[in-house]
Amino acid sequence: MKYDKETQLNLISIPDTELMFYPSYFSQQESDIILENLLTEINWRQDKIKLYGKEMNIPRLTAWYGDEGKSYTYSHITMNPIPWTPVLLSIKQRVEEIANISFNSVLINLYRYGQDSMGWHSDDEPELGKNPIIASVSFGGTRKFQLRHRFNKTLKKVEINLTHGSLLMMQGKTQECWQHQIPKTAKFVNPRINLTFRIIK
Ligand SMILES: O=C(O)CCC(=O)C(=O)O
Ligand SMILES: [Fe+2]
Repeated sequence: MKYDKETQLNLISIPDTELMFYPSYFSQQESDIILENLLTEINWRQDKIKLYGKEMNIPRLTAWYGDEGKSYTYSHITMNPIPWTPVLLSIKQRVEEIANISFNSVLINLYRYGQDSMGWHSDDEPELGKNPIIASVSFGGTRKFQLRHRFNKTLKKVEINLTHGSLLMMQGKTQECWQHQIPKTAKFVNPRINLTFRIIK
């Protein structure tokens, strides 16, 4: 891993990915304020999935914000975006300074405790297009973000701790070639919010 002290950028060199990780992209103080705001101001919903004909709660709360008209189908759930809040817009702006592109939507996940999680998947929905640029921002308790290659089983699983105020940029072939997940943990962890800024075509 290459680390640039000035920008705090970690270039994570894993085959078939383009990952850039900034462990403290937002300061501690900024991050505390943002976390508090998002916990109370976001319109959290409990989505359900059908498993073998049975309705089950997914193990986290979610929300979808963005430009009008950018609806998105995610695990068979179609979401219409809620208009941006001022705090979401300010996070988006900060992230766009690095990404050099303009995002039009954000999926937000709230992991209330260690038993909340997200299973293996790639963000490869057709509306994201080929080789999407996704900016993943985290606030709250640190959780492990794991990656596994979809085709080359000789490559080991990779793990990144997504810390309070961190930014992980995923681009290139990351989604095409790798899956990622947030596993459950038996350890005590504070609530965590993750925002993935995306471009819906
Ligand atoms: O919570 C995270 O860090 C990952 C979220 C994620 O993979 C997604 O929203 O697609
Ligand atoms: Fe994802």
